Amino acid sequence: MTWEPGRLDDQRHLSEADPGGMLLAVAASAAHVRTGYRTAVESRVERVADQGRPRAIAVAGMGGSAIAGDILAAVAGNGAPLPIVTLRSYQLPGWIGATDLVIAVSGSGDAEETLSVATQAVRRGCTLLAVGAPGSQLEAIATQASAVYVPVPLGGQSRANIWLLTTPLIVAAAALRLLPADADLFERVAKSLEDIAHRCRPSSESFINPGKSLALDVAGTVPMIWGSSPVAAVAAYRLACQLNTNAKYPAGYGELPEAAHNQVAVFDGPMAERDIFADSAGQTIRLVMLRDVEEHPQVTRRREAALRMARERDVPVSELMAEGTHPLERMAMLIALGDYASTYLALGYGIDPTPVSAITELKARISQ
Ligand SMILES: O=P(O)(O)OC[C@H]1O[C@@H](O)[C@@H](O)[C@@H](O)[C@@H]1O
Repeated sequence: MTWEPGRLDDQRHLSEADPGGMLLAVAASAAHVRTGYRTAVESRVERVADQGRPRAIAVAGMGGSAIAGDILAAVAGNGAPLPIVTLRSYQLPGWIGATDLVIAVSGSGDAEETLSVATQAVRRGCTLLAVGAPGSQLEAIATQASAVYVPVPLGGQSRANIWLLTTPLIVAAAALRLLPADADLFERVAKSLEDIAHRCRPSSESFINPGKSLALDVAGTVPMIWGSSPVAAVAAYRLACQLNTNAKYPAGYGELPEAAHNQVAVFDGPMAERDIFADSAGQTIRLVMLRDVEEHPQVTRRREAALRMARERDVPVSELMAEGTHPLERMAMLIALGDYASTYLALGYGIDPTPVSAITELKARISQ
């Protein structure tokens, strides 16, 4: 697998190397927000508020489905009057009971960890909301329990349908009055996703295409992706996961202020050392900073100081700034840029972004 930057502006290569249509799936994000909103309203998601507000919300899911829980928590924000946690495991924690809302999210509707947690939630008498493919095992569990089910029409893998899976959770949170979110907001988010899809379209060349530019920055480095707010940190984690799954590429992720207490030390380590005698620059880390308008003032100072320190040490830096008034708009924008960058990185290496054969192999090994 060799990195060939010219591939990013070769239209034939971009379509031939992407038979699963990952670029098309990313471009469909705006449509996914609109469909996700419509499906949530048609499924009468607001019924989760019938019993009043729960004591806590736990979102169960794995991989490209679980990130919906992280997005919900970050968008609801620090002022949320109840805890919102994401569960990525087989077991429902002991503290969750009948006064809590469990939201099970599974694109396929068949992830065994998520089914296990949903079943335990029903047994414990929790309110259950489930989101996933129509006709799935998850739908059967929800229907049996008379729980609200949102059947989202997924094309392809969960990670390529993030907004179909996430939008119903935001609609539910708005019904619980945890955040302001109405049809206008979802339309604004969809419009901003359309704008990014236009700027990052395959025919837009690398020097003006922010998705291709970030792929060019990351290629050949191990990116350390930091977010400077809870919203930006979720986008940073998503980018790391998308680099893993789309480009089969390693990535580290961190959130300020925490990253300033550990990962910053890497600036002085062997992976950051410039060796002028080596064939390549001899430097393999890159700091990718995802910025948000809503930063704690001390985090702003830490971010600025960390960026200065990186530059003083010749550690390459990429910065992306979120735009938008509502945190959902800023989240969507950062995620879309990262989705494009990870897909273009795959295509620049000549890797098909869609299949994840190592994940499939691991699942097959444990099913024997
Ligand atoms: O998203 P569901 O279908 O619940 O599956 C959970 C996760 O399983 C993993 O092995 C991957 O395939 C992820 O992309 C997926 O999101």
